[in-house]
Amino acid sequence: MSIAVIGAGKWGQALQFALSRNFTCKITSRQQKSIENFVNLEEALTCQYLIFALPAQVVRGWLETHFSFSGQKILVAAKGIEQGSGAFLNEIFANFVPEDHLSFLSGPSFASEVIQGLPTALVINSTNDILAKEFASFFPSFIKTYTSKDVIGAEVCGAYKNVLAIASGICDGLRLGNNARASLIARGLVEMRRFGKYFGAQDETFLGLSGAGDLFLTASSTLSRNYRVGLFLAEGKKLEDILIALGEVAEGVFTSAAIFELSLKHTIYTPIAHEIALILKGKEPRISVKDLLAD
Ligand SMILES: NC(=O)c1ccc[n+]([C@@H]2O[C@H](COP(=O)([O-])OP(=O)(O)OC[C@H]3O[C@@H](n4cnc5c(N)ncnc54)[C@H](O)[C@@H]3O)[C@@H](O)[C@H]2O)c1
Ligand SMILES: O=P(O)(O)OC[C@H](O)CO
Repeated sequence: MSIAVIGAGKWGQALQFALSRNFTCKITSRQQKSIENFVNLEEALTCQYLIFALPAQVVRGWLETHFSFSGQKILVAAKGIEQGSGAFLNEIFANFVPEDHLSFLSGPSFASEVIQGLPTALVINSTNDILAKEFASFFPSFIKTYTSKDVIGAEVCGAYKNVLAIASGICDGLRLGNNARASLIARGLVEMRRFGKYFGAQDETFLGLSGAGDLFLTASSTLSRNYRVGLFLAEGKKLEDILIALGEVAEGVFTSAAIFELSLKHTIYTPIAHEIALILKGKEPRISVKDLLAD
């Protein structure tokens, strides 16, 4: 069995750490890094199993430039919707990989905790149940794995919760209180369910690890990059400066624009994501709060 992680950022390295408990797990990235079992891209691409831990916004370009399908089984670990096209990752990957070779990872998973071997529970989502079970079996005992066929549900949850985490960071940054944050998260869950149902997601996904699990985690911790973006926006910092200081990807910034466009196109009521998209374009957060309360 050969397995490789594509992308050696925070999440790629944490996944390689976890999968190395039971197997030799290779890793590659565009810059050479001194990590055990780091290999060049050509070698990584010969592996039977590939895990993609690249930011959602670069996935299409990366696949076009580097990837040619030769039977590899894929687990996509990114969480986001492509800005501009509004494409979900499963739609992008479908241009390059047959559906029965594709699976998607979801659930509460701060890389900084996974890389310490702290426990969590994750979901492998695939229309191919055998593939999902195969990937699920690779994870070490400190990660409990479940499988699901609700690919679009898991994708919407993983992407949408990043936008809601920005909202939650803004709420806390403005010191609106615990009641406000709980209200925001609860209404956010309703909103992301409404959005997901439009695209065919199953109800139970929103109440499980991929939905409520990952949302509660990300929207209530400074370990979340997206939540921290919200905190800094509330302090009046410029988005450009926040992202430079962060130095890592905050997918919610791009996903909020994608949700904004998709919601307008399909007439889906998404007030929180709508306000976050406007705040990221310069709207004053306190005015957004007033508008949300009045809506
Ligand atoms: N960090 C986490 O806790 C975590 C957990 C679950 C899911 N994710 C998701 O995983 C994805 C990656 O996140 P991360 O935390 O590893 O981000 P990161 O910012 O730590 O790392 C991103 C990596 O992608 C590489 N990269 C960027 N543009 C590239 C390009 N054009 N070609 C090749 N490589 C490129 C960077 O060099 C970097 O190594 C995101 O979608 C994120 O939402 C992250
Ligand atoms: O740090 P964030 O906000 O990108 O969140 C990381 C993970 O998605 C949490 O499950």
